[in-house]
Amino acid sequence: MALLSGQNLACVKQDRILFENINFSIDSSELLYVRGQNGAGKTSLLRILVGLADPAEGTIEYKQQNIQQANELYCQDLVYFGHKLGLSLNLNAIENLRFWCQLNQVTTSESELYELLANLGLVGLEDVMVSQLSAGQQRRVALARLWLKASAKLWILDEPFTALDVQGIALLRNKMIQHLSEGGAIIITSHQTLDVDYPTSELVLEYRI
Ligand SMILES: Nc1ncnc2c1ncn2[C@@H]1O[C@H](COP(=O)(O)OP(=O)(O)OP(=O)(O)O)[C@@H](O)[C@H]1O
Repeated sequence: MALLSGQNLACVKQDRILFENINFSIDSSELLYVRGQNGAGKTSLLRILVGLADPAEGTIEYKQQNIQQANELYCQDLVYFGHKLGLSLNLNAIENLRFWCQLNQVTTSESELYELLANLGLVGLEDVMVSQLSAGQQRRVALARLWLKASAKLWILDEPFTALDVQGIALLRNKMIQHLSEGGAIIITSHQTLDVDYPTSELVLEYRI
């Protein structure tokens, strides 16, 4: 049984058909790499897949149920990492993660949050307002959600490597492989080569005028 599938998906922006007749399916332990040049519609597709936008045509099913109907289960099982990091700039890293855990019913202790931030290379920055962190540090804070929501079966990641340094990229790649080997699924876009030692399916969006 597919975890997530899309049938006959189409997206139109400003009278331009970005894509149409897109079909895909992803199961547990599978990695789907959405590729395409700037403006091809990768972000638009991912936003449709997580329910932030409606497709012009087509349906998306999570565990064979339309994502609107499966909404509660789908939200429980999903982590979406988009262009916007979803961090409050006036809160520090710990406060942001605590707030996110509360919203997502993730139980964690204060010491676990400190330990996680240490593993993400953010020792000493836990109490600094996010607005004062570098771009890569901010992204590391946002990526902590992948470590926190252990129950998430599906990750949808839009350009997650952006602004990360070599160590940050390695951390994320290793975490992705761990997630896949534990039965998780990942849909990802990236302009960098994925370079993860794991079988990968591709969905290529052609840029259309
Ligand atoms: N809210 C919007 N209103 C109108 N047009 C939009 C909107 N969002 C995106 N577009 C257009 O849709 C097209 C695809 O954008 P999208 O962000 O999905 O591309 P992408 O493949 O993710 O690009 P990139 O690789 O640059 O991130 C672009 O031409 C963009 O101008």
